[in-house]
Amino acid sequence: MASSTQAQKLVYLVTGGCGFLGEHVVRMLLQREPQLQELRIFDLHLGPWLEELKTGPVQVTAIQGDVTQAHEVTAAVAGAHVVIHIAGLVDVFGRASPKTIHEVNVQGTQNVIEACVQTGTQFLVYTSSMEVVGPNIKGHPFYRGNEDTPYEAVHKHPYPRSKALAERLVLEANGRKVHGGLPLVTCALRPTGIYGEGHQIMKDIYYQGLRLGGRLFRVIPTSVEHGRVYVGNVAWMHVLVARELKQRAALMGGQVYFCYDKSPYKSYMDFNMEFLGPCGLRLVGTRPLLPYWLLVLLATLNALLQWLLRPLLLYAPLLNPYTLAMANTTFTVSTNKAQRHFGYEPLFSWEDSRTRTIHWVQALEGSA
Ligand SMILES: NC(=O)C1=CN([C@@H]2O[C@H](COP(=O)(O)OP(=O)(O)OC[C@H]3O[C@@H](n4cnc5c(N)ncnc54)[C@H](O)[C@@H]3O)[C@@H](O)[C@H]2O)C=CC1
Ligand SMILES: CC(C)CCC[C@@H](C)[C@H]1CC[C@H]2[C@@H]3[C@H](O)CC4=CC(=O)CC[C@]4(C)[C@H]3CC[C@]12C
Repeated sequence: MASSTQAQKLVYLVTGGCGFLGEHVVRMLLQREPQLQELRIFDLHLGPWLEELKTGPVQVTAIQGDVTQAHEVTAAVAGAHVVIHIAGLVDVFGRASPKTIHEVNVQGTQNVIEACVQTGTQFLVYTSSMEVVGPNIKGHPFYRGNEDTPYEAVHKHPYPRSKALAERLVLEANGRKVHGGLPLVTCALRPTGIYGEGHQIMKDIYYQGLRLGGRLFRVIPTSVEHGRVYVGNVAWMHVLVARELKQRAALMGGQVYFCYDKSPYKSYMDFNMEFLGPCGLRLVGTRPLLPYWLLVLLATLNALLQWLLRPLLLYAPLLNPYTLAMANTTFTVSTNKAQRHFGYEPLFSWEDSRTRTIHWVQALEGSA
């Protein structure tokens, strides 16, 4: 394997490159990484849009594969200079079993690390999540905190638990000798709630609003702040980290960075209304229309129904005890660590991010 610091033309591998964030990272790399020679996109489900990318100057290689299968991962990683590991099972609704979530998010990440070590790939960027920190189930607020803010992280839910375990594996692997004797350099990015073109939950909430006659109902107070970041800026941060990791290994290796931009601090629903409002939806109520105890009861009922119905069908509504705790607990970040360590500045202003997201919602099928 050629030393990546000397190589001018690099091979990148993006796992999960066909998902919501992955597609933005793939497109961003093609637009803004001049050192790119080959881009490998590894995903369980390959998107048809990949075809259009194959006509450009960079060699684009689509690999259908499963991160839980070590041999498939090793074959994809072999010869790559940089791996951006985004693939993951994002499930806070109880669609997948805790075992499957663990296999994909933890074992899959371990497979990626071992593949780097075995094949001599030196640089690994991992997409972690703010959820490795919180919110915790005790509802403690994390108010505009940074990477060093103390917080009691308690992981009971399979998704954040798996992300925290995987992140630890990645950080602990920093400095391991890869094939050829060079040290592995790793770091983890922790996005808050990502929004933007392609965001499935935003789409679901939009259609739900249309079904309810253009209305959504306030259930969470405006005072609760939920951290959000635009997908284009998260993608840009991945591109920069992957590039700078080679030049600043001593500083960045083994580090975690929250993903942030200038998106305003708002409650989950008030923030969504920044896009859904201009698309014709209205959020009814200046204060929550239901008392919190009733929401807790409904969320618990949903969890019970999910369990009872599981042998017959999958019942996975948005509201469950975990998502309620997420939406009802202040968790926002305020940091400049990425700026200090590798010169990150958001590529998209809040106005741009908002406009792009609104245009995407407006273009959805059946849009008002
Ligand atoms: N959506 C969000 O708000 C946030 C997401 N993240 C993290 O960002 C990453 C990407 O998330 P999204 O793009 O939102 O999710 P997504 O579900 O849209 O994308 C995940 C991709 O991984 C692929 N994948 C799943 N299992 C796989 C397997 N066994 N082998 C190979 N590929 C597999 C999927 O096919 C999909 O294309 C995840 O690791 C997630 O934990 C972190 C913070 C916030
Ligand atoms: C009806 C409820 C009261 C409101 C439901 C909203 C929830 C579906 C969402 C509230 C917070 C979201 C999560 C948060 O943005 C952080 C996340 C980070 C990740 O790594 C994955 C996605 C998510 C868990 C995100 C999922 C939807 C919410 C729980």
